[in-house]
Amino acid sequence: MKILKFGGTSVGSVEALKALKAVIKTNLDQKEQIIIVVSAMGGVTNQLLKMAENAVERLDFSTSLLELEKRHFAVIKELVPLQQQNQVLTKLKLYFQELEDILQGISSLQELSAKTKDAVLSFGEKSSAFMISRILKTIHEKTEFLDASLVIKTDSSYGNAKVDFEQTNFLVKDYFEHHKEELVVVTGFISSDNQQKITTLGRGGSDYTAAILGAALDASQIEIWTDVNGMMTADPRRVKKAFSMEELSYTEAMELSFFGAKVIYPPTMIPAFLKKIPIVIKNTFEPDFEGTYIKHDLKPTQTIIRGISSVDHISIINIEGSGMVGKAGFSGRLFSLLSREQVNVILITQSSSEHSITFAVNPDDALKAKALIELEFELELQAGKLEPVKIETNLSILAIVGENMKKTPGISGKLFNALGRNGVNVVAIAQGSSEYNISVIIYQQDLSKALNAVHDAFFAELQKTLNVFVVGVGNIGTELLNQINGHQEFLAKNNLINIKILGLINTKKMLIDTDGIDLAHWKAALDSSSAKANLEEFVAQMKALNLPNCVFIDNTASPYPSKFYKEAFEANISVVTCNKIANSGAYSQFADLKNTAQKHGVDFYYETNVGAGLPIIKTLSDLIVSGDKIAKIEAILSGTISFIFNNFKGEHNFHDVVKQAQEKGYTEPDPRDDLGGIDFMRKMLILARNAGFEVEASDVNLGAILPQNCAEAPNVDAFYQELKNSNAYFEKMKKDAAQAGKVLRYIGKLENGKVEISLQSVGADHPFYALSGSDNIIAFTTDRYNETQMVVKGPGAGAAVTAAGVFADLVKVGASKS
Ligand SMILES: NC(=O)C1=CN([C@@H]2O[C@H](COP(=O)(O)OP(=O)(O)OC[C@H]3O[C@@H](n4cnc5c(N)ncnc54)[C@H](O)[C@@H]3O)[C@@H](O)[C@H]2O)C=CC1
Ligand SMILES: N[C@@H](CC=O)C(=O)O
Ligand code: NA
Repeated sequence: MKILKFGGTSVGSVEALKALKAVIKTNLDQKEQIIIVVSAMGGVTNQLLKMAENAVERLDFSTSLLELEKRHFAVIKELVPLQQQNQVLTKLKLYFQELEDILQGISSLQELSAKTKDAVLSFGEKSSAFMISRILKTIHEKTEFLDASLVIKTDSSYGNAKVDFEQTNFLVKDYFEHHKEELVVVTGFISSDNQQKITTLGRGGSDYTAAILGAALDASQIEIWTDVNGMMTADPRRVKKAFSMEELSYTEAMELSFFGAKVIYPPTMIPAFLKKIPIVIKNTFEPDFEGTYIKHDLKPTQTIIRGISSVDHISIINIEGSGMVGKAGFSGRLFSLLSREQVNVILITQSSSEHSITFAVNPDDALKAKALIELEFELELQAGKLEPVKIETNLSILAIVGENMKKTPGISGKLFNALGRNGVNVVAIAQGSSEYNISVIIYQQDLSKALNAVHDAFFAELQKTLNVFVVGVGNIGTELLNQINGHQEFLAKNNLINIKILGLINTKKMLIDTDGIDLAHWKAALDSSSAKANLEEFVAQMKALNLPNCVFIDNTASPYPSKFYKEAFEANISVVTCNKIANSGAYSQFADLKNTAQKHGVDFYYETNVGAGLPIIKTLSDLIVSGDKIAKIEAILSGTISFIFNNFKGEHNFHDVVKQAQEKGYTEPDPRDDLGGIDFMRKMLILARNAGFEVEASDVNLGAILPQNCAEAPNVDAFYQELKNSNAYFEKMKKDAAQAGKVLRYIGKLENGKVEISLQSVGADHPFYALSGSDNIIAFTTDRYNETQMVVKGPGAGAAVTAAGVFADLVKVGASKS
């Protein structure tokens, strides 16, 4: 036999009741006996309470009463067959008349006791259960209505009565012994005391009714039918990736619902728990969903935590002062005061110095709690032994929950890492000694970000989302977006990474879409965006969204975006850039950016600053972190110049080869940066700095390739013209080298912290002689690589290899940390 309990939303409308009916029909077909427990129609309990409160104030309650009646009658007219409608309407009319009499009484006496309140509230369940029993007659003729106050007996603590299990179990068994054939619809929430007065079962009352019946009757299962797919791993309104838990232990359900998860109220499930009756949370509106099982003997799980619960709004109260230190009774006095005055304390932390206690309460209770404390501890406050009581508002609680956490080290590290690297400030921390729950108090504005970051960190089998903002969609930027688009599926499947491009900007337009920009059509979307480019605004919006795992990518050659890197780090946003400007400006700027990123626990990746996609920065960094010392670096770091010298042969003239390099996407947006050596110099500076040397651009000895007229050309067109004009100069260069059996190479060297770049003719004996295409080559001489150098070689320019390097950097963001 099974108990099926339907909550307020599952009985709250015609649509809901149709769905309920379908569920019952399916169950009846399975032939196992079922008992149905129902709550009042959604919202009715609160409405009844309000009516009673109005009555005591002699305010109007009749309008509300009429509404209540209408709401039930509308359902009856829709779902009960015409011939039977009268009987149901009459019964409900009687209920509402009785209710009206009670409300009148409250109004005349201007008195509302807990006892009367329970009587008022009982009409919600009585009306809905009776009505539903008659609706179900259409699918099962023998359907009965049971007012649970006839079988569930309690003491007289109105509002939160204690069950007398001996009497109750007897009465329940007896009743159902005589109603084996019937489909019984039972009122949830209500019960009665020994004077036959109505009592109620407190918070989670209808769940409790189901558990009491289930335990008394040894049910095979208790099903809680609601309007969501069971218990979720986090609040689904805030975490899109939250998913339904298949199963969880009783303790976990308890911890999860202690905060937040309002799906059930497990303390009321104790009778069922003691008898090891599984509790299943099901969705009335999605009956095919398997349900979340709360039970003993769980399958082993892959994840350390079961879920994350949260409370959106809390306030904390902080008490500190010398008066508390070593005073054994202090917290006892404080918390019994609060409990006596019905202030619900959600969480407590105390510093080990005993100098302060912080506790969380509902914001509505904060002022009351403060006033109570001020009264109780008046003397201590006056004597200065306690500091003035402080309230902090606009806070939330986030708690990770799971039995597997017990005795597993590293969990809080993971939690705080996820919070820290996303810039979530933790105001207070509490861990129950049970180790099933670690709770943190954070600012409300960070809650969504924190929940998503923590969810990503713990549910590693889920995808991690990188929230990306891209500046610059030219040669490299366009290729990058195309590569991401083509590789999304692979990354999702193999690396569990989901790259979401939320913002794009070039010099003309910008586009921000929090749902993610469709990469198949990004260009059209950006071109048709109504927002004119405004990088400051773009960055401001990126920051305001306060997203976890957020990345700012700079694919421009402009100095402007680099002005925002620091701001991004300070907002816990990582930066990936192929733009060399930030790292090759003043050394102090380079150092400041690196420090700021480190301080905020975010990443700053710029592998493509040197040798495009070739692993050069990474290789250098690996050498340094493992304790090696760089003695010398010799390198060819201009793909453009390599290409030029490798193709400036035979009939080809210099001007045309440079044009070709530009067309192939090897050059900087302004090719004068390549031919003038500035691009090479930037790369050498970045290399030297990453090798640990404090070098400035003015320290670099930069040899020229170009004759003066070309070097001084005022713009790109003039530059190309000057290349033509200087044809003879370049032809001579070519001829001289060829005659000597040599090739031209533009070579950089870092030795003893000194950087020089020079144009050289090298012979076949030189290791850089045999270079082809746009290849770069970097030879590291170090303490460990001294007889033979470590060499990295390959194409060092071009959109495909550069974008791939940026892409790889992007995928690396956060990889080592969460
Ligand atoms: N071509 C290559 O092989 C390699 C290039 N790089 C670097 O890649 C970067 C980009 O190069 P390309 O794609 O060739 O340049 P590009 O000129 O084709 O594209 C630059 C993009 O940035 C946008 N942009 C420029 N200034 C902007 C601003 N202030 N605000 C917003 N958007 C702005 C432009 O509208 C354009 O979309 C450069 O820094 C370059 O040094 C790095 C390694 C290799
Ligand atoms: N223009 C650069 C591209 C890489 O930074 C080059 O030619 O090497
Ligand atoms: Na590189």
